[in-house]
Amino acid sequence: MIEIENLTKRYGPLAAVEDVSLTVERGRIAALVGTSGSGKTTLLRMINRLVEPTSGRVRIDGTDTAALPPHLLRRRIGYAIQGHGLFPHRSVAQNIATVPRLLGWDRPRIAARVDELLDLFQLPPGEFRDRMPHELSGGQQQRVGVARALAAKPDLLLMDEPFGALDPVIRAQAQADLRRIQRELGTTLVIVTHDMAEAITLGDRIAVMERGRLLQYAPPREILTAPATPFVARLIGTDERPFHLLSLTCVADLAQPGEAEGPPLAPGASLRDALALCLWSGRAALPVEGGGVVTLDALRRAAEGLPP
Ligand SMILES: Nc1ncnc2c1ncn2[C@@H]1O[C@H](COP(=O)(O)OP(=O)(O)OP(=O)(O)O)[C@@H](O)[C@H]1O
Repeated sequence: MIEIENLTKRYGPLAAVEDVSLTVERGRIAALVGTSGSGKTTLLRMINRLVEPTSGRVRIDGTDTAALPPHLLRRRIGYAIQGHGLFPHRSVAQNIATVPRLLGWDRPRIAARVDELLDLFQLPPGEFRDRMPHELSGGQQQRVGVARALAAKPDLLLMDEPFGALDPVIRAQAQADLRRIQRELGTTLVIVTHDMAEAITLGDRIAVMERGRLLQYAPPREILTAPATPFVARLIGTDERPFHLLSLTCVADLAQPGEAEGPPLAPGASLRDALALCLWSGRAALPVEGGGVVTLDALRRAAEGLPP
């Protein structure tokens, strides 16, 4: 668990982050959003002390981070940034092994961990382990960057726009991979993103920042249906709101008894996918795998934020 209390960072007269308090429960994901320069990266970097706070406190699992030497703190916390930050003259395996080596793991344990992570990220170890970063595509580099951040099984992972450079298809895959891995390992994750859809898909809670201040910190549904300020509402983009709301729920949760024509939808498909299919196929109801249907009427209610 991360507890951030009254955290402030000043650069001369400018408060890059001002009096921010928030808690991220163990195993949860907090997504930091806000316009450029609102203080997201500064807030993130104060958690692992890449930036030293001017005042305030960060506690991780009850321990005040100010009491730990920064380099030891950082070995316990995974950190992945946009553009991956891989060491260009070290192989994929050496990159991933960076923190386990610093922690003094023995060779067989490191080798096993590297292969395990490559498998997890769908990069066959035999093919990728010995490649150099420049021999990878941008998306593969980014996956290695995230694998490296996870190598020592940190309880806490900080990510700054980790998927910023990916195309939409690979990005969606990377987000799904991250969510799966995060659930499997029970990692607590704080992620900075410019992409509201990404924040909504990944975040258990979203923190909205503006000019160093935290405007709202709430679950995605609440941010969408009850934005705390006009700025929060603008940032979500009111046009997109119904689609974001639909993306939060899966088909299984809206299915009702009945029958309909056509190939069935997977129960885990989002309501957004279901709406797209209804509109594209001109149908008013779609069958769901395992029984039941989703109707256009029910989708419309869900898009307005109403209960089924
Ligand atoms: N080392 C520094 N010295 C002076 N000012 C800084 C420093 N680092 C950040 N700032 C300022 O602090 C403010 C917040 O910066 P920060 O990088 O945290 O914003 P951000 O929300 O992450 O922005 P972006 O989305 O563009 O990455 C900005 O006005 C920035 O210019």
